Amino acid sequence: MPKTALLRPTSDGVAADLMTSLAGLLREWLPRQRWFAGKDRPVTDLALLSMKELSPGCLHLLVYTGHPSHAGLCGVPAPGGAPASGDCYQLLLGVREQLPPRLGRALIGQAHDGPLAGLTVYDALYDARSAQLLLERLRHPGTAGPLRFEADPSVRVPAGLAPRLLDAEQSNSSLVYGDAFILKVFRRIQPGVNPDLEVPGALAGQGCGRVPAPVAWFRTTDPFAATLGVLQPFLPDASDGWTLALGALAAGHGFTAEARELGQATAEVHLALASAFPVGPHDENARTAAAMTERLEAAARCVPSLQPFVPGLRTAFRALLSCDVGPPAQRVHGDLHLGQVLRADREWFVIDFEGEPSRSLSERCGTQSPVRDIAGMLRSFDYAARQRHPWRPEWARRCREAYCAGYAARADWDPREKHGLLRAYETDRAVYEVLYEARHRPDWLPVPMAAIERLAVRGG
Ligand SMILES: Nc1ncnc2c1ncn2[C@@H]1O[C@H](COP(=O)(O)OP(=O)(O)O)[C@@H](O)[C@H]1O
Ligand SMILES: O=P(O)(O)O[C@H]1O[C@H](CO)[C@@H](O[C@H]2O[C@H](CO)[C@@H](O)[C@H](O)[C@H]2O)[C@H](O)[C@H]1O
Repeated sequence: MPKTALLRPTSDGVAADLMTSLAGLLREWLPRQRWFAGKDRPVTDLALLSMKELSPGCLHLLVYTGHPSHAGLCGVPAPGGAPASGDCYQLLLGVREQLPPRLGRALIGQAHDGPLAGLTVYDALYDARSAQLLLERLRHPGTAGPLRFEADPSVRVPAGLAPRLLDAEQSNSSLVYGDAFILKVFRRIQPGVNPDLEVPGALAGQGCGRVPAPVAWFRTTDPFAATLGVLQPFLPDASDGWTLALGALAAGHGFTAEARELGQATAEVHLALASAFPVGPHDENARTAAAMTERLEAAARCVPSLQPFVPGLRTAFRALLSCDVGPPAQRVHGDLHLGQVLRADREWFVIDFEGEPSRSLSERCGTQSPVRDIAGMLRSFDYAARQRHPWRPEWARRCREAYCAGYAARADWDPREKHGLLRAYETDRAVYEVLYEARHRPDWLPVPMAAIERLAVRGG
């Protein structure tokens, strides 16, 4: 019997045993993963939340990571009833006697203790065998321990599609199958239905063609109900907006026609979202300003270079108090930027409805002002323009104008007439970006910091 077949979690003892093999390896490996949210704090606590052996040597795990004295980013309860202070991650681990060279990049390490002692542990999403196994499970809906594989019965997914793991800088991990489908495997797991399954499904129900619709998905029931992955059609000839914008900048071209169409596409998605989900009342500006100020102060505690700008930014938020109310709150994308839009056949498509990864699921699934998305995209034109030296403020200004004009042409309001609201939301987004870059890509920090300086000192 292969050694890995002994790993069934028949008791807490087996689970504890498995962590004897894995804890040291994961403590080293997790913080090096782009999708790991707790990079700025040491992992002090690691526990197994659930485990299912999908096939010999291929383990599906949910692990708990705890950090010292911090409230958890998503409030996953610590095992054993300790106060919430950590996160839950989904891992697909492979275990082999020896790792073939083609899987070198997937290496997590060699276990020295516990039931896996002497075996090599690796990220099984790199392994075509495990990736094919996942697709087969999705093609034949059913149950595997706490895992539930489900599918839209009207879509046929052929067998034998060759998998490849996307190399993109991502918050999750994605497998592309035969350039026909893409499976997003969520990494940080929160209780509830992931909006990246819920929203595209609901938009497809509205006949909105701007968003690839889910064709299959999998979820868990243990230790809580949560979505784990979503399969969608893959747009093989698509380029993302970020790549296209940088291409235009490098060639000295404008991007206004594309930006205008992107504004129209955004408005169409907002209209479809407003039909598919309940629309809230207008957000009260005073509450919005208070929430934004709170986020600013929290970010400045983590990123000291923000501190000198706090008084100026507070003023931007206070200005909201004298603004007219904005459009009604509704479900929005929540993290809209040029990397979240794909262009294929001269049309824009919108992907990744998860929202800003560091917000709680309940916040991301609530209603918010659509101005949040518009501000996200306006910031993205600025990010792109800052990739050139000398930077190209005029290029960004023209894109921003065209984007808002396109939005206004489809929606029943014009973002350009909501200057104070836009400025506050752009500032809030730039504060988020400072925190995001400080945690994930410190080299990029000057990009949002330049906007912070402009918004705080020169007033937008
Ligand atoms: N339906 C799709 N068709 C083609 N490419 C896609 C599709 N969905 C995602 N991608 C590619 O995968 C990348 C990551 O997808 P995304 O949903 O943004 O993942 P994450 O949440 O991990 O950042 C995108 O930037 C895009 O290049
Ligand atoms: O796409 P994700 O859901 O992973 O979003 C996160 O990462 C983005 C970077 O990959 C980050 O976006 C920031 O950088 C982009 C350029 O790489 C730029 O286009 C965006 O405007 C800027 O916000 C995003 O904030 C983060 O949530």
